[in-house]
Amino acid sequence: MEITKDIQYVGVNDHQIDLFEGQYVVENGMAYNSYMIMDEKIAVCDTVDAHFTEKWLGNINAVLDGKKPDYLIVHHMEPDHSASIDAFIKTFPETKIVSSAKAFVMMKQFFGIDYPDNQLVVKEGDTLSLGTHELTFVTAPMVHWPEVIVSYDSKDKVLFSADAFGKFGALDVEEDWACEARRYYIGIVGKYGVQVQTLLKKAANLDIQIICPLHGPVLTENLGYYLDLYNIWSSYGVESEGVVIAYASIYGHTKQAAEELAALLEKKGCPEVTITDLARDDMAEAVEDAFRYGKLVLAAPTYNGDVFPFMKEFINHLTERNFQNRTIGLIENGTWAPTAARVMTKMLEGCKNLTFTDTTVKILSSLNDDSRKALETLADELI
Ligand SMILES: Cc1cc2nc3c(=O)[nH]c(=O)nc-3n(C[C@H](O)[C@H](O)[C@H](O)COP(=O)(O)O)c2cc1C
Repeated sequence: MEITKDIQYVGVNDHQIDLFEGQYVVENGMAYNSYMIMDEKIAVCDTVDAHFTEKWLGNINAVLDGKKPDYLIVHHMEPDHSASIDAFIKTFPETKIVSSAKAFVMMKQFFGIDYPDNQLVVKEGDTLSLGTHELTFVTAPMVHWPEVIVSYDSKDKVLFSADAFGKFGALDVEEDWACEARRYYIGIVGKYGVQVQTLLKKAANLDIQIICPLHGPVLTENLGYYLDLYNIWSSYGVESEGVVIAYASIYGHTKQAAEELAALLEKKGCPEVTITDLARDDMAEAVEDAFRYGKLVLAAPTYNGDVFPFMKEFINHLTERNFQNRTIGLIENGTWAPTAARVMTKMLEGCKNLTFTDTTVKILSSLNDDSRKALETLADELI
């Protein structure tokens, strides 16, 4: 696949994967992107997951057409992009590996060798001339690993963005970009909003016309749309007005309260109401929604003097990703000594800029007139 006259796509689609990074369901598979810049010198950008080494080397050889690559640029050392480095160097032993100093430390850790004869270490602002194309390297520490670099090709105005601007999903499946890019970003990069903001500021100084990420489609049009979304996500801003109701329930009474609240909010004209069962629905999608919308209601039963496990897991996912700037409502249930609301509040206490509603709905086993009235008050507060 041609990206520009000189840049070719040589990545692979993975439809065998069950869980990406050991936890994310990827119904439409995954793409491990790799690119080749064909100039006086030839550069290959990043390798692919170990299951696809042979296919990837085949893609490279087809483009090389008998020539030899001069450089392998390693933007990121996560194994889905780096696992084929060793096979590449065995195939093309004269290639220089261009990467950050930290990446070579990681190569030693992953492969037992840091390729001393092939090393070309780059740091912020270094350039590499391929002939007519010149790459400038920009460090992007903790987006979302410490060794990450991105590179900018001033000739074709391409940003090789590493995992930034990536998404779940193989490239041979058509699907909406934002939904799976948001789930990917919040899940995997979400904790590092400050670092992504730093990268966006550096990128603002470049004339970028094409973004080549390590996952998902190459972005060629309307780049402002993607950059705006990245700005919202990385500044923990509200992307969409609405309320997310995340619930867990053992016998169904908390679920009923969540559903009644959703109906009340819809009746009262809430622009968007999303309801999710934390035990059954995709946890990563629930986390994504919590970061997308401005208001979040947590509804859970008390469990052994604590809160029901799926809610605990959900809140841990939020706090681990620097959840902030949101309005929170709580619904707790318990039969003899309810503690769920207290536990949930405590779990969120380190989060910045959360506003809790005045009303916390307290259910004793099942909804009654008092708790239904509280649900109505909570709905009014959230509107
Ligand atoms: C294993 C287990 C432990 C529980 N621990 C508590 C508890 O510590 N305090 C309490 O008030 N209720 C406790 N409950 C009761 C539930 O929180 C309560 O019945 C609640 O109404 C269930 O809501 P649901 O209908 O949405 O599942 C426990 C229930 C189970 C199954």
